[in-house]
Amino acid sequence: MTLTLERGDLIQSRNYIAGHWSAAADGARLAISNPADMQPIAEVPDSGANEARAAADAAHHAFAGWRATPAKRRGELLKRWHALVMANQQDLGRLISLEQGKPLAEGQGEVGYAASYIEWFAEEAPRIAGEVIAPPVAGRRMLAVKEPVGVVAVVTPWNFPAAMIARKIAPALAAGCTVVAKPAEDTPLTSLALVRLAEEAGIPPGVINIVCASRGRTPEVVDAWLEDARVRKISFTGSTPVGKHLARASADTLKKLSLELGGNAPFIVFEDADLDAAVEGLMAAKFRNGGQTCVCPNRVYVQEAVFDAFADKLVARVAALRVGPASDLDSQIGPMINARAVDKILAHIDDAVTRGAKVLEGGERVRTDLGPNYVAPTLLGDVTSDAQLCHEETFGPLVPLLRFATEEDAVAAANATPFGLASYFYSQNVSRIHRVADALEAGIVGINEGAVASEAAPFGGIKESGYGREGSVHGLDDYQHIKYLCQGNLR
Ligand SMILES: NC(=O)C1=CN([C@@H]2O[C@H](COP(=O)(O)OP(=O)(O)OC[C@H]3O[C@@H](n4cnc5c(N)ncnc54)[C@H](OP(=O)(O)O)[C@@H]3O)[C@@H](O)[C@H]2O)C=CC1
Ligand SMILES: O=C(O)CCCC(=O)O
Repeated sequence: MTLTLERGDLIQSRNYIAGHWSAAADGARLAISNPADMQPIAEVPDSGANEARAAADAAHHAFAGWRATPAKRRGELLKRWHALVMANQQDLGRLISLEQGKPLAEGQGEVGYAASYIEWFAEEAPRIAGEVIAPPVAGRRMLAVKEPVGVVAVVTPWNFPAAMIARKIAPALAAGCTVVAKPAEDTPLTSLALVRLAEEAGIPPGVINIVCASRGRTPEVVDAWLEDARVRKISFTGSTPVGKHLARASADTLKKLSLELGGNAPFIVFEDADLDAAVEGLMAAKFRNGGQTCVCPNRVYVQEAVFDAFADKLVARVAALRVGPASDLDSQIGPMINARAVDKILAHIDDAVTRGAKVLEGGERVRTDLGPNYVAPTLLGDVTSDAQLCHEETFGPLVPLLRFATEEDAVAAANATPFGLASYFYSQNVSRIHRVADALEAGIVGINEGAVASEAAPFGGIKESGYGREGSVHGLDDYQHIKYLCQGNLR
């Protein structure tokens, strides 16, 4: 599939720094491939510390003006950006599918999802407000005001190339911060297209800067920002090891951090659940983006009495999933992002089977005629809790079923992980619903619901899934600090 869009200027092959589209100073280039067939579709700069520093300079210089721009005006510019993103939904959806591999309908859905964050924060900007505090002593006026933290470094993953960058840049800009951003090596094109539309919306030069880099040079770019005291915050989505590295490395300049890291979501089906609804919820939650989503169920616990009935219903649904390239309108599961991802999924299947799991559906690569990155949607029965997939995110179309006996057993198993991003359970017993929702150690709990994401909701984890919340009325907090003003001698 070749890279052609209605609007050719949405295919950008340069960094965007200080309002200019520029190559890497040393001319280095990075080829971007379509994961469906690994054919190159475009090139972007392979940048290093020089470009990172230039981006930080630009963001630093733009900060005073952007911060002083009335919040209402910042909101208006974000609204224009939102309108342009939606007006170009087809092109952006196609770009996402081409570089990331999700089916076209999902790619376009992601554009709407990304835009919903831009719109949400456009509307939050004019509502930024502080507090007037009742003074405990006479003759004082005490205020708490909100200020933008300053330059924010945004580092995003490949799995939602539009949504991840939008839900970090939009709140940063709404709060009055300026941004330096580095998209994932595999998916920079969507970010560049979004920034092209931000430029067209009238967001001033230097307010958003974007620097592309290969996996090999990414640390050089991000280290330059980590060492730069003018960069006051890092907003990161990605793996837990990289998140921990960023937390350690930003200690010297004590940057504020938002870390949205890996998950290992449990999905619990109790014997009092509506089994058909649970199957629907699991299909929606698990197979979004081919299972490459940090809130995807990673371990499915089913109570003994309904295990076989649930597994039978699921086999038919998993078997019916259509695997194919994003360009094929029939596809429901596209290619995985790269060979590393495929190897990890197959290794998790092999490991579980070696420990006694049964393959109920799938279990291997498919469509090798098309390319190397297709994995069959897979259902494993009787998985044991020592399997590798119970302890780390698979990030692929693999559903492992585990049996449990009691509610206590299910909750204990669900919480037996250092991660705590999303969790899900299905039950029709109101008392159990409250008990289990309280007991699950996760930032997000889906109760009789598999599709939990929304711009209106606080998204984020606990434990080693990170900290900070994206979206919702809390989404600006991470990009602001509170300044206390104390005026004395009032007469
Ligand atoms: N929470 C989530 O939403 C996500 C979780 N994951 C989990 O992480 C696993 C690995 O995925 P992967 O894409 O490799 O995730 P990474 O954490 O490696 O990548 C996420 C982002 O961090 C960048 N990065 C990588 N290494 C460094 C570094 N040393 N310093 C600064 N930035 C860095 C990447 O750049 P570059 O692409 O150039 O390497 C990318 O932009 C997945 O299988 C999944 O389990 C992955 C993606 C999203
Ligand atoms: O997987 C992720 O990186 C988080 C995005 C998913 C969502 O917003 O639901």
